[in-house]
Amino acid sequence: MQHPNPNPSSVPIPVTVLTGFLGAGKTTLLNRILTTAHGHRIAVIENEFGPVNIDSELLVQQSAEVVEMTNGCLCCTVRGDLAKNLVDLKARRDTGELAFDRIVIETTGLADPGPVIQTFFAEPELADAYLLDAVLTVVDAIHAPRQLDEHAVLLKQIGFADRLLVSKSEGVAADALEALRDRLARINARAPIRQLVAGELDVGFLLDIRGFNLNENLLAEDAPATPRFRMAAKGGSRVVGGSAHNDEIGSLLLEHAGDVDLDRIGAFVQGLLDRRGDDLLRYKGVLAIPGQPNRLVFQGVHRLAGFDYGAEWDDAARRSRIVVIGRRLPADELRAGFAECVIAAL
Ligand SMILES: Nc1nc2c(ncn2[C@@H]2O[C@H](COP(=O)(O)OP(=O)(O)OP(=O)(O)O)[C@@H](O)[C@H]2O)c(=O)[nH]1
Repeated sequence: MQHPNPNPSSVPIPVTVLTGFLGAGKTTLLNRILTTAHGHRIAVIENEFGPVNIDSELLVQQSAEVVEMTNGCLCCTVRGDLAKNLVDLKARRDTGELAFDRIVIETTGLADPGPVIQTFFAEPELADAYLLDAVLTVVDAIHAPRQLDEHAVLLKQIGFADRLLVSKSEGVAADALEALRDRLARINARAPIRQLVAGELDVGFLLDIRGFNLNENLLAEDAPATPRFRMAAKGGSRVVGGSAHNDEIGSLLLEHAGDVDLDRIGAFVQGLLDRRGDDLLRYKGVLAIPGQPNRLVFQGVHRLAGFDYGAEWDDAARRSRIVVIGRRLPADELRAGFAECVIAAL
């Protein structure tokens, strides 16, 4: 017998996007999530190239529902289908046909997570029904160093991430692992990095992250304490720390120990979105505005940005910080533009 959900529409359903390059270990991780006793009822959307969805056959059938999306990649041809599937899942949940309280979408290894993320903000029906919780990116410790050099989409998968999960690290030498962690932190200074260890799963690290909410945590709580940002020198770019890699996606922190002018920073951010929106993966700012006791928080993906006033500064030292993760960031230009917005201490 089907029991209608007592309050079907009021609470948005959290959605996790699980991404990572081909063979990184996405399905392996998803299976572990599905078989761990955490009390969450999870519906799964599986996307795979080709007419037959092998991944869904590899999945343990522990979830409320597995929706297979084949013959195309979520980030391009079947994006409309994703929206339809999400609307359909919600309707079936509302009637009591399905019982689940969150969704995990496993993308193909070749998917750019950007369009998948944008779907949740661009479709009004989805924006009300669903809450995009986080992007989890699995990184293959053995193959990632080479894949990063050869496949730009992996850089995007890392750049969009709220969590970076390193698989297959058992057989990798400690110094190689450290080099990979350094490289990941330069590409995405926001996301904490953890190794996946067989038999261990910290569900609290993976679910209910609220990576897309407007809150004052500029860097995820256990992101590297001193994020290593990629710096660009005049006439080109270079990586501080002597790394041989010059990945085209990197992170930049703009920081001022005080307030910024609201009009100027608004124009600065708008100009950045207008000119470089396609190259911006994720960005987030927490700003102190003169005369305003609350933090101004904004964040976005490409050109989709939201802002709001958050918690009060109270006794905390007022400061203004913006983290940008993007492709070929013109660091000097951005620093100069930001510098024009700051209000010098008296
Ligand atoms: N040694 C080791 N092998 C792993 C680990 N995680 C996954 N694998 C293996 O890597 C292979 C690929 O894992 P999958 O989970 O299918 O990877 P995927 O990212 O879902 O792959 P695609 O859907 O094809 O892109 C399988 O043989 C897994 O058993 C790990 O942490 N250590």
